Amino acid sequence: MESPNTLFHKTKERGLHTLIFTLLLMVFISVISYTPSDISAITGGKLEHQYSNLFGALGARISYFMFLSFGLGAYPITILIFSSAVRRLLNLNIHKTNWIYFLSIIFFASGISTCLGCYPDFMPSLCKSLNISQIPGGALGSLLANPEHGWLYHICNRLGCVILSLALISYSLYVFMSFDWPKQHTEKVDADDEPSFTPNNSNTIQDEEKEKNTFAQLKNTLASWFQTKHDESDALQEVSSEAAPEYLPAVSEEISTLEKAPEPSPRKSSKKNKEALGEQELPLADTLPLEENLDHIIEDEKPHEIFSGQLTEPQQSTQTTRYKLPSLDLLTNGDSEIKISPEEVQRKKDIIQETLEHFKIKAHMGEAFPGPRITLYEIIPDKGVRIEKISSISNNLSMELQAQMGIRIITPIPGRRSVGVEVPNDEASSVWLRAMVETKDFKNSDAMIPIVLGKDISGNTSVMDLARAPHLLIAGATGAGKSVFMNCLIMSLLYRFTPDELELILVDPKKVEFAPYANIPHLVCPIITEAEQVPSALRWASFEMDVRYDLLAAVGVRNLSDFNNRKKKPTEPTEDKNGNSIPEKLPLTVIIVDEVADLMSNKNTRAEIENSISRIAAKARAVGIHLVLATQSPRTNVITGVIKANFPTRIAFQVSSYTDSMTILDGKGAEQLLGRGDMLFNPPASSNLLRIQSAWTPDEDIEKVVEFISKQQSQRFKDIVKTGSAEIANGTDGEDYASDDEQQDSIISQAMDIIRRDKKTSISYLQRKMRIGYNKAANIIEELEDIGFLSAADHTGKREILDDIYKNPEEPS
Ligand SMILES: Nc1ncnc2c1ncn2[C@@H]1O[C@H](COP(=O)(O)OP(=O)(O)OP(=O)(O)O)[C@@H](O)[C@H]1O
Repeated sequence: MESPNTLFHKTKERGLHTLIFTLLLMVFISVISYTPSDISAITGGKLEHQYSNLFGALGARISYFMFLSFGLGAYPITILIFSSAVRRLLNLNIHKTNWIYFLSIIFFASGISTCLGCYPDFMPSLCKSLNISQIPGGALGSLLANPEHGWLYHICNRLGCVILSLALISYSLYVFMSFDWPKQHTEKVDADDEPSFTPNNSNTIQDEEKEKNTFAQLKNTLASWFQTKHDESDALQEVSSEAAPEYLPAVSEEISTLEKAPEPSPRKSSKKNKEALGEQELPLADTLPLEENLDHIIEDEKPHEIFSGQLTEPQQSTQTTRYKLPSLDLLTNGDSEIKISPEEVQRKKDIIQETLEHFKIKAHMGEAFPGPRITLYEIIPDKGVRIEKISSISNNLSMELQAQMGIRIITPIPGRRSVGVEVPNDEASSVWLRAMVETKDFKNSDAMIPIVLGKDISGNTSVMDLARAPHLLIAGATGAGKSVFMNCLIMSLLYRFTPDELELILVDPKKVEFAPYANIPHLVCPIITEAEQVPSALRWASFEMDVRYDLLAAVGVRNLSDFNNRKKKPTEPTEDKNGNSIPEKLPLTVIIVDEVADLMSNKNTRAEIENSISRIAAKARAVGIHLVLATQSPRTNVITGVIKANFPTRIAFQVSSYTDSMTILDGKGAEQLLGRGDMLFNPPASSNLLRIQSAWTPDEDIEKVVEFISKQQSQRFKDIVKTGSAEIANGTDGEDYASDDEQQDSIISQAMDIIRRDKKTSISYLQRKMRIGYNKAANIIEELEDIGFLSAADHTGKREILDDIYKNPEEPS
């Protein structure tokens, strides 16, 4: 159901387009029905003239203006403008046109007129019959390129003029024909159907299809027009015995070049692959309208085998065709005004000033920066005053300001010659997620993975780039606001990325925090709630990381963004060194763990989880895998040195003690926070802590967004989670390479079977096929070398299968 506002915008836009179309139709008909005899009536001021133009006096004037300005160029210019108007009208998805579009019309007109202006004797009889003799390029062409007085002609001669004008014509035709409305040059106005901001990759294939159709229509229109024009000119040629107009073939050539443009290759069917890869496709609810189409679409996908038989690669699917990012209308539009009065600010300034005077600290009050819950008051100390004196009276300031918590002294405020005192406001205001997502800071953020944090101390929107973080550690006491923040983090992702662009793994030992997201199609696997399932999920992430590195290496790029933005060269291999086919794009993967302490307290899983986390954290940034860990127990046995070293970006909510603050932030401050979303953010590569009030969105909003998203696409889980308990119980999980001889033998023979069958000898291939850790796979390969089944690695790292010795017993000798 469209909102009245959207309906109004749509109606307005369509009305405007119809008006433009009508005007252009009038120009078109006026030019086509141009009659030279009408000119004398116009120029001679005859009142009683029977106009031959189909639009009478108005049409005669319009066409006169067009021929006067552009000469013979009036025909192609009018046709081009008109056909683009038809195209716009046919394209019911209304987009705003921008200046590039209009600029290209000007370029086209200038190009045609300049080209014709170089040849004042071009088709004299036609020009004469049109009453524009001597100026085939019209006033514009004459001004620019007339051999006697054209200024461009004087600069670069006829050849220069012709080359320049052909360049202008080609460029403008290119813009017209391949104009990619939603992607580059326009902004969608249909806020109800589309999100009100356009994310990088959110242009859907549906749009592309539509554009292609419209493109074809325009192309046909233009082609048939040129054909007609060509016939007309042939006829004229016969009548006037003049040479054929030179510009027409040139433009026709443009058209035929465009016609010959290669069609995108059809996608291969993936049904077989899907079965082979053991994907689980969960049924959609009966009510879903898109189900049938989606099934059809899924068949058209091209899969890539990125992770063993059980796992699939991210979909390059036409599923995106149907996928729409959620609209902002789904979020509550709450009041985010900062509620602090000038009187309150002045009163608090006075209290701070009096306290300073009482302690004989020479300083005066500067500006105040009001935030949603805290206001920063600036104290400017006199020369020679030790600023530590100000921090030493923080308790007195708290007392005088009657603030139980929340006073924090910043000595000095970075970049200013002053000390800051953060004081809670009498009345707190909420920071609604919608208000944040609507801001330019988020909409226009050039961050690769923008995450809404909230409002900072000055009331500005704070957005972080998870890609730069590249991993995030969150800590805070119970009830301090971690879950609310993580909801905003997940919502930021859902508002920005389609399921093809983003994979999510959610770990929720408490079983309730992430439950609302259980149906989103971005999930790689069902929400993980058992600690025992986490090692295998992390192991998958670790494999995925290695596989992605190989894929990146195969195409010679250094990170995920380069990989996804690469221009495919004809020489690009189709497979990486392990035989994995190279996909067009790879998705981002974000792993969010709600309570890491629960995982670390499980002695069976702790070691592997810590190893995997540190491995992923250390290496996964470049391949687009990001970790977000949260804990309500910021103790050193949970946030270990290894984890801390790999998580430079941290967020602290209120904690219960100074020690906890030290553990999470390596500094004090978090124990002074107010709770309920009051946080300190430690940005990557910075020691300045930023105080931010976290954004907030009610559960109903999350439900609405999840419902909207999950109705569009079914979940397609990968088999990454093993219960793992059996494996763990007998001590064979992770890198704990087996001690048991029997088991060892069976693993070795399994590995030999795989190698024999697939003729692949790399560690990562074995790792993927056997779903084991890297070290374990490396150990097996070494053992196979020791027993003479494999040769030693050559200089490229390849090994031979020395199968003579180890013949497969089933194979005939
Ligand atoms: N940004 C915020 N704005 C307004 N209120 C908030 C905000 N963050 C948290 N709150 C309030 O604090 C309550 C507790 O927040 P939340 O559930 O996020 O805490 P938590 O740190 O996850 O606690 P636990 O670790 O026990 O799950 C929320 O129900 C909400 O009322």
